[in-house]
Amino acid sequence: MPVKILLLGSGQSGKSTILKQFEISDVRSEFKSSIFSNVVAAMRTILKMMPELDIGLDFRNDRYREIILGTETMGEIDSLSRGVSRAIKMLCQDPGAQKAISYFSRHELSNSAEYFLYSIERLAAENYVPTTEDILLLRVKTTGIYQKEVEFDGQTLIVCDTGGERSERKKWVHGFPGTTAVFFLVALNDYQGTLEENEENRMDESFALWRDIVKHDSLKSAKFILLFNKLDLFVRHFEVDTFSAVFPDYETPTIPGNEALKALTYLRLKFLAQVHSEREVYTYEVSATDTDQFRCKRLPDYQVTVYIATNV
Ligand SMILES: Nc1nc2c(ncn2[C@@H]2O[C@H](COP(=O)(O)OP(=O)(O)OP(=O)(O)O)[C@@H](O)[C@H]2O)c(=O)[nH]1
Ligand SMILES: [Mg+2]
Repeated sequence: MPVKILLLGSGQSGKSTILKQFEISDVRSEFKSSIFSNVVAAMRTILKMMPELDIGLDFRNDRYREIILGTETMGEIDSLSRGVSRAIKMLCQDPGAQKAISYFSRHELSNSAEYFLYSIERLAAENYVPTTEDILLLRVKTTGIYQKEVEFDGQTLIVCDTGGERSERKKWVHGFPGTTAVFFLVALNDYQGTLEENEENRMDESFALWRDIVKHDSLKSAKFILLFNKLDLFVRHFEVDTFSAVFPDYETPTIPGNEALKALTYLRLKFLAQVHSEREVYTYEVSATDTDQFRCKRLPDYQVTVYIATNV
């Protein structure tokens, strides 16, 4: 029987990034057009958001805004024209746009937009080939269930990636049969944002989802691996006040230092408290985009080999 890993978790928690870690090889060029459409779409969203944030653009850059707003991003873009890449480059030098890019990356949780926008010259080069980092940072929303067979450490794994946006989750049950292990992903920086779908806090949503999934009857015989993802962002941008506001029962540490790690311990206990005593759950903190951080490790009593970040 092949080992089947089911990737579950809310939207943008990092499921597809984990899958990419398994499969990146000679398919780099296939990601190119998605990267192009991502970078143009990110700039369009930022330009449209600026008036709402009351941030202005230097009037000399108005013509570049027109170029970007006039560029279609539905579907894939095969190449970046010189006009579009120059417009993005110029806009990225505009102080107002820079402020909006920074805001967008922190609060809208599309954390990769900043990375791609400021890499525009490299992306626009004629001989551009996506790097591993580009591929891992690329955000493409998953729809349906995408199943991929990978050879890993002498084992055949079937990795099933699912869509985490609300409308996608009703399809998850179709992936349940035959699951050996569930990797449930929680984006650690979710406490800082609200859902695209409504105003609910993203971490609350993720927690409720975990509570339902971990006791789901159809996954009774599956092993559970709870992956707290986006550790890099969590540590870099940790805001203790926002965290305490989202979790009123969180006791703010009186001794300063290691705030993010203390909050992590709180989250781990909160999530594990939902698990019935007979179910064993492994938890790890990871940055799914960090290739160096991933180590191949065989978990005791598990028939699966997983990439796990071992250094927290
Ligand atoms: N900085 C950072 N970014 C991450 C990490 N994991 C994922 N991302 C980024 O977060 C975005 C969303 O990741 P995905 O893997 O597409 O999320 P998903 O769970 O598959 O999302 P859906 O398909 O909508 O359910 C991508 O731009 C990733 O590059 C991480 O550990 N650190
Ligand atoms: Mg996905």
